[in-house]
Amino acid sequence: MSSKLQALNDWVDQVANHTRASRVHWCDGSGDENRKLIEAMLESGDLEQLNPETHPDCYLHRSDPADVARVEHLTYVCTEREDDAGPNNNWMAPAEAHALMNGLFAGCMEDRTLYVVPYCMGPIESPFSRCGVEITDSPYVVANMRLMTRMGSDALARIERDGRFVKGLHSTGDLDPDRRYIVHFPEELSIQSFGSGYGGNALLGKKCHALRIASYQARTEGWLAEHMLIVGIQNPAGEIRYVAGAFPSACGKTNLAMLIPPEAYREGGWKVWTVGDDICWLHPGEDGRLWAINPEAGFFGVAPGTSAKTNPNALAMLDRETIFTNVAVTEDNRPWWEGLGEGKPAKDWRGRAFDPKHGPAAHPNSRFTVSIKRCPSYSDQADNPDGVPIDAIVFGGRRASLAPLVLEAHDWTHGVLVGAGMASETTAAATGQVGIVRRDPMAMKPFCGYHFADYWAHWLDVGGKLTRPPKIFQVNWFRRDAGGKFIWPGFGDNMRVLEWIMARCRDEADATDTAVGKLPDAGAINLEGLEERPDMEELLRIDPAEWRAEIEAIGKHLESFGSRVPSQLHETLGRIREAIG
Ligand SMILES: Nc1nc2c(ncn2[C@@H]2O[C@H](COP(=O)(O)OP(=O)(O)OP(=O)(O)O)[C@@H](O)[C@H]2O)c(=O)[nH]1
Ligand SMILES: O=C([O-])CC(=O)C(=O)O
Ligand SMILES: [Mn+2]
Repeated sequence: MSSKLQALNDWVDQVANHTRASRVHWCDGSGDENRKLIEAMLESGDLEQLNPETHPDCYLHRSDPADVARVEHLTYVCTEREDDAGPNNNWMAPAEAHALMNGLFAGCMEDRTLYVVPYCMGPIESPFSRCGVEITDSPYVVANMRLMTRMGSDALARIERDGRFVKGLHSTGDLDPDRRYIVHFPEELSIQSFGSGYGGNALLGKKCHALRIASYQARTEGWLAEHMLIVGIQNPAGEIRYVAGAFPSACGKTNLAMLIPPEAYREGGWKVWTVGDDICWLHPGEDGRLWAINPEAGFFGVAPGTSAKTNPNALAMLDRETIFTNVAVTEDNRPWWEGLGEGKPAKDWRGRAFDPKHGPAAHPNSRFTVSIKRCPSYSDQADNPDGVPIDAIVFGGRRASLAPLVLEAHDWTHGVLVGAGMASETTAAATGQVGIVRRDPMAMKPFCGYHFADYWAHWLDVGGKLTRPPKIFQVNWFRRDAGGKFIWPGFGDNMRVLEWIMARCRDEADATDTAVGKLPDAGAINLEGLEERPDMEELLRIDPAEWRAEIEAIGKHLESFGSRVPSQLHETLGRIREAIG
């Protein structure tokens, strides 16, 4: 054992003693190891085999019915000073949090195997990648981490080279919601999660490391860790330009990342390449541009609504080597969810005979876990250690009214204000009420590991280092008509909006300047091939009265973050307030 791994080894020993784990298994990430884990989970009932003829190597996991989404009210950022966590986070003093978690973890792995999961967030050879080790007692977490990250021997070798890693400790505990905590110690680069086996609560490489801890590190190191998809748009001339997009949970990142352009575009030579669907690490490059890597290696995607019509790329991946969580199954044991568009559910997500009286067959936050390499639109740049250069940043959310289909920020500072003021209707991705409009700055409300005001200041700083900053846009696929129907067709047709965005980035499209940003004329979005013309005037309408109220609301929202909010944001908002009259 090299001295650099000694620290890791000591930590594993100490945790194994404290949790009284009955066995310790160091994961190498191999196919053989995975097969053994799967077999054991089939035996224990943690997994069920799906139809091997239609879905080879696909499994269903049913989580505890009270453990189906991230728990934001039980998620803490534990900095020495409360102010550093900011009003956007729950805070606990580190000493108190350690005492609480030590109590919960004591003896919790008796009769369980402790898995040591070394992982690398980002391409193994990238200078921008960061490693971590998750200790967990959940084989389901191990199998998911293997798909979601570069997990195993290669990551361990890099940890040995780097000599540093984020320490993540996880136990499903007894799943008692009263003994459930997800706590982060950004100053110690460590995470402790107890009492949940679900998604962002338990796969510690994802939201806990790649967003909360990484955003904190990124601030001191001069980069950004964001809740963004990364997509490459290839035009008929064969040039590929990259877009990064922040949308709150269950608001369309995975779908935009895998978009298939409408037929007229495909025939014209447009193509879309997937680099990432959830998390993006952005670094200012020597060329004055912003460069992006996807720290993840797989998708943990929302199942409901995924169909051959809405997201054929996703559907094409999901018939092998996929773990499904909380979906329904058909009579012949194929996975099923609302919006799939074919087949019928026989058993619901809890394994009961399907009865519409019990609600939807698949849980609204049911998910699939699959390697990004299975994606038909997988970009060969996704593994590039340098990342890809970003031309446009897109902020989006669910807004039934107010927000137009697309709007371009006047400049970087205005773009940061657009991001800081973002709001969206809540979804099933977190426990709590669904459909309430809440402010979700940069789609990072649940994920920023420090004070939002400092985060906005950092965004302004990073912009100041760029000589060729991306243009910043706001989009809204979710505007509704008086009858409550979405006006914009969405999904593949979002390409029409991306085309305008790309043209703006090349100075090849006009825009009308308004107080709130630059807008396309109703005729500027290409609608060729659409069966029905959407009401473009309504989609692009700026209602001054509604916007006046919005600006007041954004002003109050900024004020709630106190004196640390950069004055440029207040000034920019003030100018918009004056211009709108
Ligand atoms: N109407 C409409 N619905 C969409 C569109 N894009 C995505 N959706 C639906 O929104 C839901 C969530 O979409 P995803 O793409 O999985 O969202 P996400 O942002 O990746 O979600 P997380 O994984 O939770 O971060 C799914 O049910 C989609 O079918 C769109 O353009 N229009
Ligand atoms: O973290 C999770 O559980 C799923 C996810 O991507 C999100 O909620 O944004
Ligand atoms: Mn997400």
